Amino acid sequence: MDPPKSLKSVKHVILILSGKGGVGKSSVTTQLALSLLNRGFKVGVLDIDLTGPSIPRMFGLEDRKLYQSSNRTWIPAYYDETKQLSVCSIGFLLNDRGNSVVWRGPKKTGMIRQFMRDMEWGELDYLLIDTPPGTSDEHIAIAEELRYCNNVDGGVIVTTPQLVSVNDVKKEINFCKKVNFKILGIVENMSGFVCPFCSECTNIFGSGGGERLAGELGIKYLGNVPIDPTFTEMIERQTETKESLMEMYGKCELGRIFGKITDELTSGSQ
Ligand SMILES: Nc1ncnc2c1ncn2[C@@H]1O[C@H](COP(=O)(O)OP(=O)(O)OP(=O)(O)O)[C@@H](O)[C@H]1O
Ligand code: SF4
Repeated sequence: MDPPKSLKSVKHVILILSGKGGVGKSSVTTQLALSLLNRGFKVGVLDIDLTGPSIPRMFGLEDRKLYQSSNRTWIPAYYDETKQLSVCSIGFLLNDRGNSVVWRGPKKTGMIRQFMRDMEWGELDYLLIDTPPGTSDEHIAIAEELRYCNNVDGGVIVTTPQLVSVNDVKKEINFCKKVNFKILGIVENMSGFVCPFCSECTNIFGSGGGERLAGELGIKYLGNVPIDPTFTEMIERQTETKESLMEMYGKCELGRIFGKITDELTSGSQ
């Protein structure tokens, strides 16, 4: 089987995975994309979380639709006219955004196959794939599609400091091993709360679970991201301000923290 034609001009494919829902996988995908854009890379984001696609909201693209070209390929949604960021999400195909997709296995697999084979990504430095939590039909389908691709860097695993989440991560790591995805590292999200008044960081859920696990399993620890309400504020404000999300993000503390994670992740892959 040949690798999908749509990925021919993509230099690096990175999957974002988490053992559990709600740990901030889509936020990490978004922040990784913003950090890469701020470093001058051309980025694509593919959201295959068919049950709760949140990427359109993250980039303020909720009113966008996907269009098919005359040769029946899909055109992604571009963030702006510079086309530095292109986005594809199942969310663009849903009429009622409050509803998640309740498709069964074969239909989900078919949709993912179409996204992988028929998207016109064009030339990209990085394609980030935001996957659903756990290991599902979607993961198996994407692993199947990427099996013969030599541009897949591997997976980034997102966790939170609580032990329960760390245990879930182990399942994700086993899945990666099974399908031959290299594990690029672990990011610990929601690691402490940054006070909006004095910027003091308090570890309300404890800390260090991700780092300990990475050490135990011999996996790279990419870093921790605190709970910072400015992220959600930026997401909500982006459609009302003149500044783009990238500009706002480049100036904030989270941007600096995530910049280090991005450098850690991309070092050696350029
Ligand atoms: N570090 C952070 N600081 C502040 N808010 C955050 C942070 N990480 C995540 N959030 C918020 O938490 C919520 C859940 O995050 P997100 O949607 O990224 O999780 P997810 O793991 O992708 O969820 P799902 O399992 O539904 O796909 C979002 O509203 C997001 O804005
Ligand atoms: S961290 Fe400092 S400023 Fe923030 S709520 Fe606590 S005491 Fe107040």
